[in-house]
Amino acid sequence: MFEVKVFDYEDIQLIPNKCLIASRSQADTSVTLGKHTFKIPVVPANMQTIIDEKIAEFLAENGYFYIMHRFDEETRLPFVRKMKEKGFISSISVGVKNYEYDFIEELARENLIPDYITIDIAHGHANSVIEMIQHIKKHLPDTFVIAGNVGTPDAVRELENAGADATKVGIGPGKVCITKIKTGFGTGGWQLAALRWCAKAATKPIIADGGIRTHGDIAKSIRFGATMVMIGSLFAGHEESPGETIEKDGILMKEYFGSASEFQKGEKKNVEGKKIWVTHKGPLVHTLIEMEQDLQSSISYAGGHNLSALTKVDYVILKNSIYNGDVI
Ligand SMILES: NC(=O)C1=CN([C@@H]2O[C@H](COP(=O)(O)OP(=O)(O)OC[C@H]3O[C@@H](n4cnc5c(N)ncnc54)[C@H](OP(=O)(O)O)[C@@H]3O)[C@@H](O)[C@H]2O)C=CC1
Ligand SMILES: Nc1nc2c(ncn2[C@@H]2O[C@H](COP(=O)(O)O)[C@@H](O)[C@H]2O)c(=O)[nH]1
Repeated sequence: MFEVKVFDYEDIQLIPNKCLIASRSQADTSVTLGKHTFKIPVVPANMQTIIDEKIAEFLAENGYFYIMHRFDEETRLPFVRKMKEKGFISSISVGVKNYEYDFIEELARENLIPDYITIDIAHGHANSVIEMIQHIKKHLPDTFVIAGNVGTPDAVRELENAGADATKVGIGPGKVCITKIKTGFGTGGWQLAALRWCAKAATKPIIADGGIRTHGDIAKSIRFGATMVMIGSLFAGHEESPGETIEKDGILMKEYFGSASEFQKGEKKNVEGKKIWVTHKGPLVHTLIEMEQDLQSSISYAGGHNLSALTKVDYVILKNSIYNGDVI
């Protein structure tokens, strides 16, 4: 049996240090990834009910990182062109199927060099991802490549060695994920411990992906080795969020579905995601501001001035609830 100390976000509390700032507004939450610096170490998930072109533009214009999803394949090239014309960063996703190789070459031919490309597949520790990293680096050497998703140090090392500039860690901890139930595999229930395990092997940034349920979990992710976190559920259900809105017992709800769900795929084949309805949350900007303020508080409790203070704080393990209660 494999032995690793397992815990998840709800099992950990960070321990405060003496405060060094006079106001939380002095705490700097910015993070640098590649050639760009962003307001907070958070990126909304590259999923169809979380981001669309309008949200991407809003995020880019206001200093937030974004990753456009890959599910409207034909719109990706014009999207990169539009973002470049507007002077915004361009950040898209690709898969690993044959036509994606042609797409990368087309971007290079058109001299449309995305600032960031994320290789977005479920089981990222695979030759298909390694070959795609190498293909992107050959044709678009200046593009920052994020590869994933993975859940082991071996996978992080292999993708980094293949040329990935960052790896994305998280197999199955997502709110609309059913991978652990359908396959028995993944980091669902011990995502924070898996992050720590992977971060020890990493020499480049890690993006922790999935399982973030509270703003405090962002600080915990940074403590355990993430440079940035990818979040779906906390960004679902906003006024601007793509997807259907319904009224249930007088309460407005919005849909949030998995990228490997029947709703995304249009068929019941290799389904590893589900759809849920989340309460309407109001404008996206309110959540972004609240996240920034909560992180500023976290930095103050860490006894520092910026995110680096979070990487050194002590912590306690409160309990050990491996199973996080997700159901199909
Ligand atoms: N982070 C997570 O925990 C998870 C995320 N997802 C999300 O769902 C979306 C769809 O993912 P994915 O199905 O990978 O994308 P695709 O449907 O684009 O599949 C990518 C390629 O990988 C193959 N493939 C997929 N899964 C496996 C596997 N377990 N073993 C071997 N080959 C595999 C597929 O072939 P074939 O279909 O023929 O097997 C296909 O050729 C993505 O956005 C992904 O991020 C999905 C599950 C888990
Ligand atoms: N196993 C699956 N994981 C999925 C699917 N669609 C997206 N995802 C992953 O979830 C996170 C978001 O997690 P959250 O806890 O913040 O809501 C996302 O970034 C993907 O990595 C899916 O269908 N199945």
